[in-house]
Amino acid sequence: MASRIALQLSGVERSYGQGETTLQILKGVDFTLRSGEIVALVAPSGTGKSTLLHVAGLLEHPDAGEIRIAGEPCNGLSDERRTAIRRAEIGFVYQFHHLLPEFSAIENIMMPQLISGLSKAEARERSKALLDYMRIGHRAEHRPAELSGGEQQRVAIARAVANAPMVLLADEPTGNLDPETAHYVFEALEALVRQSGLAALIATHNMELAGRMDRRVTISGGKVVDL
Ligand SMILES: Nc1ncnc2c1ncn2[C@@H]1O[C@H](COP(=O)(O)OP(=O)(O)OP(=O)(O)O)[C@@H](O)[C@H]1O
Repeated sequence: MASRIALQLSGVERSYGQGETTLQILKGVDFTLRSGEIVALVAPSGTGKSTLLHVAGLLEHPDAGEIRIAGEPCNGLSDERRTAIRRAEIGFVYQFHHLLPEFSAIENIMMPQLISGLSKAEARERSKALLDYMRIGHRAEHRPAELSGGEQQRVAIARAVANAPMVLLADEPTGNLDPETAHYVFEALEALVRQSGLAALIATHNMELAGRMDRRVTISGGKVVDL
C-alpha cells in the first residue's frame, strides 16, 4: 500500500520585492512528500531552497498555490492555526544548531514537548529515548558548548522530532560538519526516519549524502523537478 502523503505543494509561487523589481523565486511548485521517505533537495545557491522549506513549513506565506500538511489545506488559516500545525507536525533543522546555550541537551529536547503540554516526566523520558536513539544518551546533561558539532546537530535533530511531527524539513543540516561527522549524523537521521515513518526533505550540497536518500529533486526555472 502506498504510504500517506505528509506534505503536498501545488502551484506554489513566491517572490520577493527588490526595489522597483520583483524577484520571482518559486514559479508554480508541485511537490509531494510521503511518510517514511527521505528526499534530497539539491540546487545551486540562490535558487530558492530555503524559500521552499520556509513556505512548506508554514513559516512564510506563498503568493499563490496550496500547501497541505497531513492532508489539511493550510491556505487561509489563521496565524494561530498555522502555528499550531507547525508545532505539531513540522520539525526544522538548520545548518547551525540554534540550541539554547544555557540549557542542557536533554532540556533542549524537552522544551518543545513542555510547550505542547506534556508533563515534565513524560518529556524527560521521551527526550532520553531520543538521545539514546541518536547515540548521545551519555551527553544528556551537557550544555551545547560542551558538545562536538556532530553531537550538537544530533541534539538539534532530536529536538526537531521531539513532538513526533509528520514532516522534517532540514536546511543543510550537515553543512557545517566534516565529511565523516556529516555521514554519522545523516546515519542517525536516516535511522530515525525509517523507524518513525517521518517524511523528510533535506536541502544539501553533499552529493554523497544526497545519493543515499530515496530520491533527489532540484529547483529549476522556479519549479521542483526530479534529478
Ligand atoms: N526576505 C527576502 N527578501 C528579498 N529577497 C530574498 C529574501 N529571502 C530570499 N531572497 C532571495 O531569494 C533568492 C532565493 O533565496 P534562498 O535563500 O531561498 O536560496 P537558497 O537556494 O536557499 O540559497 P543558499 O543555498 O545560498 O542558501 C535569493 O536570490 C535571495 O537573495
